[in-house]
Amino acid sequence: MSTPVKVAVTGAAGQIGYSLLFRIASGELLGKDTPVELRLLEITPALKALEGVVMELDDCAFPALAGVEIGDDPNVIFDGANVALLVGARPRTKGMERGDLLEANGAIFTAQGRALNDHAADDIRITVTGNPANTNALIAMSNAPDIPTERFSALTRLDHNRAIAQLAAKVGAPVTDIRHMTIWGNHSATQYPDLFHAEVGGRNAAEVVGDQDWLENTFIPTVAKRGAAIIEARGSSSAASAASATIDHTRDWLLGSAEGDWVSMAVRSDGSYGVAEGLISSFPVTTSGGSYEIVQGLEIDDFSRGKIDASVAELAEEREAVTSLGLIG
Ligand SMILES: NC(=O)C1=CN([C@@H]2O[C@H](COP(=O)(O)OP(=O)(O)OC[C@H]3O[C@@H](n4cnc5c(N)ncnc54)[C@H](O)[C@@H]3O)[C@@H](O)[C@H]2O)C=CC1
Ligand SMILES: O=C([O-])CC(=O)C(=O)O
Repeated sequence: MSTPVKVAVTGAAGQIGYSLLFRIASGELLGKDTPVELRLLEITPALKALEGVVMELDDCAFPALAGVEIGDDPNVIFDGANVALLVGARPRTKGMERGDLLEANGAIFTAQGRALNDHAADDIRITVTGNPANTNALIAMSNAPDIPTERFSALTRLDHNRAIAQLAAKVGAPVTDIRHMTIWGNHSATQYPDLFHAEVGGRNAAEVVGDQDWLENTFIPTVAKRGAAIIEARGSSSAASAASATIDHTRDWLLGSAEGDWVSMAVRSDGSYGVAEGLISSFPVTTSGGSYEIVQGLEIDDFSRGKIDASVAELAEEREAVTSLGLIG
C-alpha cells in the first residue's frame, strides 16, 4: 500500500464533519485506491463526541482508511498534513449574515494559519469552509507566510452546485447538461451567480432562459440566499450539501476538473477581472494536479460588472474589518 495521504479536518465533531469524514474515508475525495489518514481537530470539550464519531468510522471498516488521529492542538494535528479542510467555526443562526461571524471565527484562522505554516507538509492544499469562508481563508493565508498563496482556497462550490440545480430545474434539463457555471465574489448574499457565461446543452444559458426578470429577481436571490432558506427550514445551517461541495471542490482541485468545463473556487485574486489583488474572491477556474488557473478572457457586461464590483467591495470591507481586529498585518 502507498503512503497514506494525510487529510486534516477541523470542526470534525460538528454537523458538516459528520457527513464529510465518512465520504473522505470511503474514498470519495482521493479515490478508493488511495489510502488516507484522517487527522481530526476539535476544541477540547468536543473531543469526547469526536471519539464517538471515530468509533463509527472504525465500524465502517473502510478499506482506504489507514488511520485516524484526533486532538485539540493544531500544531500536532496539522503535522505532515497534505490536505487541510478548515470547517471548524461557529455557524450563523437565523437573522445573521455570514459576515457577522467575523469576530467570533476570525481568531480561529490566525492560529490555524500559523500551525499550518509551521507543521503541514510541503505540498499542503487548504480549503476553508468555515464562515465567513473567503475572509477566513485570507486570515489563514496572511498568517502562513511560508505557504505559497495559491495553496489557499475558500468554498463557493456549494453556491456553484446550487446555481446548477436551479438552472437545470428552470429549463428542464439534467444537471449534466449545464456547463461553465460561475460564482463571482464572496460566499455571501452579495455573490454573483452568472448565467451569461453558463451553457445548457452547449447553448448560452441566459438565452435559453430568455427571462431577465427570472434571472435577476428569482435565480440570483434564490442561489445567494439559499443558506438562509435552509436555516429557516431546518433550524440549522446546511451540512450534508456543504460536505458534498467541500469534497467536490477539493477533489477537483487535486485530481482535476472535467474536460471542457470549469468550476468556481474562491482563490487569491491576481487582479483578474478587476478584482483587487490579494482578496480571496470566487472565480471560474480550471484545475489539474493540485493547481488551478483562473479562466481568462470572459467578456463582462455592465450588469455583471456591477454585481461583481458589489461583492468585491464587501470583501474589501471584510479585509478592513479583520485588519482593524489585528487578525492580519
Ligand atoms: N462555505 C460554505 O459553503 C458553508 C460553510 N458553512 C460553515 O461551516 C462551519 C461549520 O458548520 P457546522 O459543521 O454546521 O457547524 P457545527 O457547529 O455543527 O460544527 C462546528 C465545529 O467546529 C468546532 N470548532 C470550533 N472552534 C474550533 C477550533 N478552533 N478548532 C477546531 N474545531 C473548532 C466546534 O466544536 C464544532 O464541533 C460554519 O462556520 C458554517 O457557517 C456551512 C455551510 C456551507
Ligand atoms: O448559510 C449559512 O450560514 C451556511 C452556508 O454558508 C450555506 O449554506 O451556504
